[in-house]
Amino acid sequence: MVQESGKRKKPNILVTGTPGTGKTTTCTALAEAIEFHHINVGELVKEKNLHDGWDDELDCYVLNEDLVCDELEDVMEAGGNIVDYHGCDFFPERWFDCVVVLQTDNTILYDRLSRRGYKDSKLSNNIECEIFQVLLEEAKESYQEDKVIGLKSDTIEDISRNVATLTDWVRNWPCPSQRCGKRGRPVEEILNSIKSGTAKHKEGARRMEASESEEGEVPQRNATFFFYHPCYFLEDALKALFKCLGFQIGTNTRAHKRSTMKPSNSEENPSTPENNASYEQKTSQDVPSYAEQSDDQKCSTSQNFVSFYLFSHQIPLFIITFQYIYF
Ligand SMILES: Nc1ncnc2c1ncn2[C@@H]1O[C@H](COP(=O)(O)OP(=O)(O)OP(=O)(O)O)[C@@H](O)[C@H]1O
Repeated sequence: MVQESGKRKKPNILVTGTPGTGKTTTCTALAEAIEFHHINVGELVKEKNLHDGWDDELDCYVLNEDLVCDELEDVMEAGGNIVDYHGCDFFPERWFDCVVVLQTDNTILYDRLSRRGYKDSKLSNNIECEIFQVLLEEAKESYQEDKVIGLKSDTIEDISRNVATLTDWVRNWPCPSQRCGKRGRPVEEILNSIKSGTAKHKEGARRMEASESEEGEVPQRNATFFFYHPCYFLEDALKALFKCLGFQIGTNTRAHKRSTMKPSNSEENPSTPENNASYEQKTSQDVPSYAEQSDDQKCSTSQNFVSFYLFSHQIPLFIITFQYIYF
């Protein structure tokens, strides 16, 4: 991680990742450990109406990126903030000294999101987003790579380790006159207080409680298949075959994302997993058909390598991977 001391006396940290990877829980503990300001962008958007209304299809607010950036500009300049959001490409790069991407095992994430009662399309969009590491890639594209760090967030121990790592980083951040993060409470103590509901930051406690009280209520998992292939024609053939067999089919957004220009308009921006569905719908119309592609496009493994997944309610979870590479 790069340690950058500009005018700010304290660094700013961005914690991003697919919904459910533990951003809020981690940020709550970290904010308490180093006495930084935790900014949950999702909550801020609701509180201050920094959105363009509710999207029924995506089941979320349509965030207004300009309003969010205007709202945060002064606070970010001061430093000492931990920003928590499931997207990262619309914030000014200069705001952050460290960008953390939390990552969770797909099965664990599936269970966490199912407990939240996410509807099928929202659930599959988010799982897909995690499988294809959309947020990690977005972070690497949007920030200097050595500022970006991916951290595993499967267990409470992972949170504890991540908070300790980040606390150490903040304390060693070279600020002009003093050490940056004040020495707060030990991480384990903070996590215990989050679990027991006595934490200063109630949001983390609420989420942890919700997760534990609903244990055992995980619905039957869908069957999920992933096919890795280099060409669109193979994708189409496999889709047709599995559609005949009664599977619901989703398409990998990352392949589409790479094959089209990234929209600058916030409404069309796919940076949030919730936006992926509409983005996918729009971009799938823009992607050239197989016949319209150049030879390079037809068999470009980087463009089409990961292609689609299937969901079905009838069978337990399977992940089947076919890897097919042209040399
Ligand atoms: N590493 C972890 N170990 C165990 N449970 C976790 C972990 N991370 C998160 N959880 C639990 O998973 C649920 C989701 O966590 P949390 O709300 O922090 O995720 P999030 O990434 O902030 O989600 P969102 O983006 O939707 O706000 C919570 O109930 C939380 O207690």
